Amino acid sequence: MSSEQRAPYANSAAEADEAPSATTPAKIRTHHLAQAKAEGRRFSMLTAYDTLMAEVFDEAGVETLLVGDSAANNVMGHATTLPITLDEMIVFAKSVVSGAKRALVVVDLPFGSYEASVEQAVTTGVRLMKESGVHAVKLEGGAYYADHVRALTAAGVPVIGHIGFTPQSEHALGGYRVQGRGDAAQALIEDALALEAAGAFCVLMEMVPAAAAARVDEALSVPTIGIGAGNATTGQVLVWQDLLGLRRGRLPRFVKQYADLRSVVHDAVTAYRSDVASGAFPDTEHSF
Ligand SMILES: Nc1nc(=O)c2c([nH]1)NC[C@@H]1CN(c3ccc(C(=O)N[C@@H](CCC(=O)O)C(=O)O)cc3)CN21
Ligand SMILES: CC(C)C(=O)C(=O)O
Ligand SMILES: [Mg+2]
Repeated sequence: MSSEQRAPYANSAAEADEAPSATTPAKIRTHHLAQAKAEGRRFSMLTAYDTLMAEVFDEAGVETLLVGDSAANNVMGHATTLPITLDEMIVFAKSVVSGAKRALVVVDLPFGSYEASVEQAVTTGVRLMKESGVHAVKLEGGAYYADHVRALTAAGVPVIGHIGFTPQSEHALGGYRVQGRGDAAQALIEDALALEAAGAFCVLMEMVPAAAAARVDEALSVPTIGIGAGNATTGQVLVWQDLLGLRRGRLPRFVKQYADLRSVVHDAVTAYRSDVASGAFPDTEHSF
């Protein structure tokens, strides 16, 4: 059966527009994401790095928030995700947890904080949960990290496995490239199955052909999340500054821009500066 015929996820129009209500869970937990897949419903994930944006996304009904190591690029101004540290991730994670009432909050294990050993991964995962209050972690890698995932899960740290294009391995992969084309689709499926067998409650795929992602979703019992992975994954994720048009420059093909925050902010700040220069602000209404 082809992925086109399968149409595994079919939220009704009414369901798709539904805001969180009394009938939806007060707190999204990992089993609610499993339930979404079982019932053929899609869910959303969005990155968040601070309290107020986390509040807005949570109020809009976004089911899961990702404290991505993409904070390295989108908050700290680094060229890649590689330099961000565990201590820095904890600051962002705490901020997001403070703003999220309902959403499941997931944090990325940053580059260098889990690869060396199973022990290092558990120490890092436990520290993130203890110090920031996140509900789950995500790590980049497939079958090679199955033992890490098994140990984290056993320690009470729910894990999302991230496969396909894994930005922390940009230099090993030879740049920002689609993964899992042609024969490589089989390896992608095997990585996903190994992560699931090790206890991952979800598998995220970045920049893989839609047909390959559909095969992975079909092969797995656990839900999947896609970014540049087509429409047959259980959930979708985007970086919020991409979704809302805050970031300058050419956007990856997988981004759909839903707002133009950069010009909204630019125009507002320009008006403020002009009012300060002219003396129009502050007026008596804004003075004591
Ligand atoms: N703002 C932002 N958005 C992201 O999606 C993101 C980050 N930052 N930082 C960490 C990683 C890096 N990611 C990226 C960034 C750029 C492309 C990109 O330019 N892709 C091109 C080339 C694809 C190809 O040639 O195969 C594209 O057109 O999609 C992909 C993934 C995803 N993550
Ligand atoms: C792009 C998403 C999946 C991510 O890992 C991040 O934002 O760090
Ligand atoms: Mg990441």
